[in-house]
Formats: sequence, structure tokens, C-alpha cells
Amino acid sequence: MSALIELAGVTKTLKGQQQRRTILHGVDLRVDAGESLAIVGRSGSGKSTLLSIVGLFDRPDEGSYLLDGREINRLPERKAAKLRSSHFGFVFQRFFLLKHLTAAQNVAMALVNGQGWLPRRERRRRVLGALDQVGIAHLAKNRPAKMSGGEQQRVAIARALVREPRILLADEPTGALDTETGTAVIDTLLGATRRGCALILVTHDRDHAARMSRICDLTDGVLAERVRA
Ligand SMILES: Nc1ncnc2c1ncn2[C@@H]1O[C@H](COP(=O)(O)OP(=O)(O)OP(=O)(O)O)[C@@H](O)[C@H]1O
Repeated sequence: MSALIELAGVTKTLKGQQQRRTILHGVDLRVDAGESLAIVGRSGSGKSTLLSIVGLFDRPDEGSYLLDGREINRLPERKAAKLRSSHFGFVFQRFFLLKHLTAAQNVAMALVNGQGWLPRRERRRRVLGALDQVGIAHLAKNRPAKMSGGEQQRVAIARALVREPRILLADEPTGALDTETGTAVIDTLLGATRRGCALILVTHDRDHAARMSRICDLTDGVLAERVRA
């Protein structure tokens, strides 16, 4: 059976004014539904670049990218954007919530942007379902200023989950949170994998990485999976 995501020989080179710099060197990566994968590595090792390629924000210079067994490397941007919103959910270190909107309205924004307007009742069902999934349905009417950092990050996760993505990409989602709150946010992300979503987590936190089903080290653009005992 084909993998959900399969990268082979992915290379990314940045062309500066004077010289070219290779950020990713022949990365191979296979991820299946329901798996959780940590990508760890020093600052500047290429983690965010890799995540941008997986999330179709950026393209490799060489190599192939199969999604559900289909080569998507050379899709026109319009089609790539469609796949991005139908298949991927994104969570970042910063929450990027709109201050003047409630938690529910922030989550609903993802539905408006991605799929046009859904009927009001369906929209409400999905927004409340996503907030419930991350344990904060009771905060639906609160604005970000009235919420803790952990609660705001859960709103951001609900916003990522509301389109029922198949792959969740999280770039340092606990970077702005204390240890305990960060652990709860990882619990929430792992909850999505139990519903079949794949999770790729970029983190500097060893404890969070250790909770994923797989760990890959990225060292100067070279990805290697850690063999665990
Ligand atoms: N658009 C760009 N222009 C120039 N250099 C870039 C660009 N994007 C990334 N880089 C460089 O590529 C390298 C990899 O960057 P990337 O952000 O992927 O690393 P990272 O592992 O995510 O780092 P961090 O942990 O600090 O977020 C870095 O040296 C960075 O400076």
C-alpha cells in the first residue's frame, strides 16, 4: 500500500547572490496515517524548510514527493493550494489568533478560507466539534486575551483540525509554553493521531520528541531515523 507521504531524494538549495547553499540533502521520508514523527535538530539544520516542503509551501529542487502514491512535486500552485487546505493542518509556535474574534470565530476562519461558506449549522457543528476535541468547547465564546497560552494554542490546534486534515504539521508548538502546558498540548496533538491523522512535530524538546512513535534527526540537512530500543 502506498504511504500517506513519501519523500525520496529531496534536495533544497538556496541561491544567494554569491553562492548556492544546500539546505536539505537527499531527504527520504515515509509517513503513514496515524503515525507521529518528531523531527529534531539544531537551529538552522533545515527543520522548518523540510516542514514547508511537506506542507506544500515550498518545493524541492530535486527528488520526488508522493502524497497517497501520487507525485505532487510539479503541480501548479492552484492545485497545490487546494491539496494544502484539504490535507494539511498547521500549528506554529505563535498562535496567530485574531484578537477581536472569539475562539469559535477563530476556528471558523479556517473553514471560510479553505472551503468557501459551509451551511451555518454544519459550520457550527464542526467548529464546536474541533473545540471539543481539544478540550476547550466551554471557551468557545472567549476572546484570546481572556485565555492562557495553552488555551490559545488549543484554539490554534482546533483551527488546524476543523478541516479534518490527514496530516498535522506542528513547528515548535510548545516553544512559547511552560513545561506542563506544553505536555498538555502534545497530548492534544497525539489525540489527533488516534483518529488517524499523521503528526509531524518539529521540536527542541527531548521529552516531547520521545512521545512520538518515530524520531528523525536532521543534521545539516541530512535526515536520519533514530533506531529505538
Ligand atoms: N529564505 C531563505 N533565505 C536565506 N536563507 C534561508 C532561507 N530560509 C532558510 N534559510 C537558511 O536555511 C537554513 C535552514 O533554515 P530552517 O529555518 O529550515 O532551519 P531550522 O532547523 O528550522 O532552524 P530553527 O530551529 O532555528 O527554526 C538556515 O541556515 C537558514 O538561515
